[in-house]
Amino acid sequence: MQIICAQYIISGGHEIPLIDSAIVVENGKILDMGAKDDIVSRYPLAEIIDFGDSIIFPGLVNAHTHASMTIFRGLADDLPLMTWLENYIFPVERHLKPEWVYWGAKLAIAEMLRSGITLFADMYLFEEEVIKAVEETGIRATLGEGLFDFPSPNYGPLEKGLALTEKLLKDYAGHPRIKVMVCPHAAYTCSPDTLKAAAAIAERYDTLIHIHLSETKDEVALIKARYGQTPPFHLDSLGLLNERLLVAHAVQLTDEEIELLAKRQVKVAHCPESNLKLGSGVAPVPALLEAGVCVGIGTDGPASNNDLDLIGEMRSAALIQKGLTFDPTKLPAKDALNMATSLGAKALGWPELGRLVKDSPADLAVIKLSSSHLTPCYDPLSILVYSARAGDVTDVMVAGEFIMRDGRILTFDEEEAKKKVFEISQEIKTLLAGQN
Ligand SMILES: CSC[C@H]1O[C@@H](n2cnc3c(O)ncnc32)[C@H](O)[C@@H]1O
Ligand SMILES: [Zn+2]
Repeated sequence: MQIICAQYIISGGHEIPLIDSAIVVENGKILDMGAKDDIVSRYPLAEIIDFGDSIIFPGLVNAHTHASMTIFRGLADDLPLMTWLENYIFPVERHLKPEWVYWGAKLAIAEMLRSGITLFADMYLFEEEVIKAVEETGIRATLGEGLFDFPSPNYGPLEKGLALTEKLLKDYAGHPRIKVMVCPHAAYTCSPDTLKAAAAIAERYDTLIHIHLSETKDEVALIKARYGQTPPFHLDSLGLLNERLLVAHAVQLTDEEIELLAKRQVKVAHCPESNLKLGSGVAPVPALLEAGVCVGIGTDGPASNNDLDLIGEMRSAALIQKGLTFDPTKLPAKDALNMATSLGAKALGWPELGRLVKDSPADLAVIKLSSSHLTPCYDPLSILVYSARAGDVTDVMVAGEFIMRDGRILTFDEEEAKKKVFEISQEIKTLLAGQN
């Protein structure tokens, strides 16, 4: 049993941050919490870990990424989505190897832990390698093998991708830190039959479907030209729009489509920095939240962002809405943090996560307030969303186990992951040079 305390605790379950409070952790869960003095006297045998001048907050949730794309970080920048994907990313992904995906995921997990992320949603190829990395590192994930109509370097033809998805769903059913979802890439890379087959699997296994949706104006125009409907209505006509669906981006939406997503209880992963960098636009997040849609925050892949810093992503999410609307009250810090914690957790199928309250799993992170840019602290929530950076996170706990302690990752060798990804980047450079 451990008592964990700090000057401030942002629990997510209380209106205001708690001062001089403590959390009791036992068997991976929060057994109790309250005023520090009271807790210490009631649990005299517990080990006390006092973070002092720090903020404890719920582990952050990255609601959409392609973690292993760390290996392609900076490979192609300043391009629109379709050019980026079709001319640069899809061609190099044809050469993808399992070990690239494994080491890319390990490096990504190191980076995510360093910004306080304890749960992430992942869609990629060779996803069993991401699973291996998740198992070894102690983080949580909701993930699945990416599906599209063209052959994959992993499974080949689509039918094998669907079979692999079913295998993963069976193999990881009941896993304490991994949930598997069905991941058709997008309506422009998956035919109506593929989307229907994906939905049938998700229904059969009672799990989520994750897809890119209405990311750009070009996507909307393409789907309209092909199917006579915009992407949300196209998916609705195929029976995909329901509470199982987690859509990434949702940038180019009409008011009618926002109402439709709300009515069907679709979840959204908002990826502000990737949308800005690819020039896709700004998602109508305040309108989605007002309509009652569950919206989490995602980084998207590290090749389109180009980092996995969810603290920075919360700040970007809050700032762009203010700039866009000339209204500084839009998307306040509290809403950005809710999106990056409890709403994200719900969207990824873990409604018990994202808040530090009695009986919830002990998934938390800590930032130390000693740095100049975090001084003074009038409001810990303001510090976390508007002033902090990924590097300020000192400690991370998942399911009651410390994965990062005092700035050091405990469960794996971060230096080895960096070295391996550097070697992979040399291989990729040689490969690209040979194509020119
Ligand atoms: C089928 S595995 C995932 C697939 O998605 C590609 N991808 C990465 N970022 C984006 C994005 O912003 N929109 C659409 N697709 C994206 C990734 O390269 C993989 O091929
Ligand atoms: Zn994506």
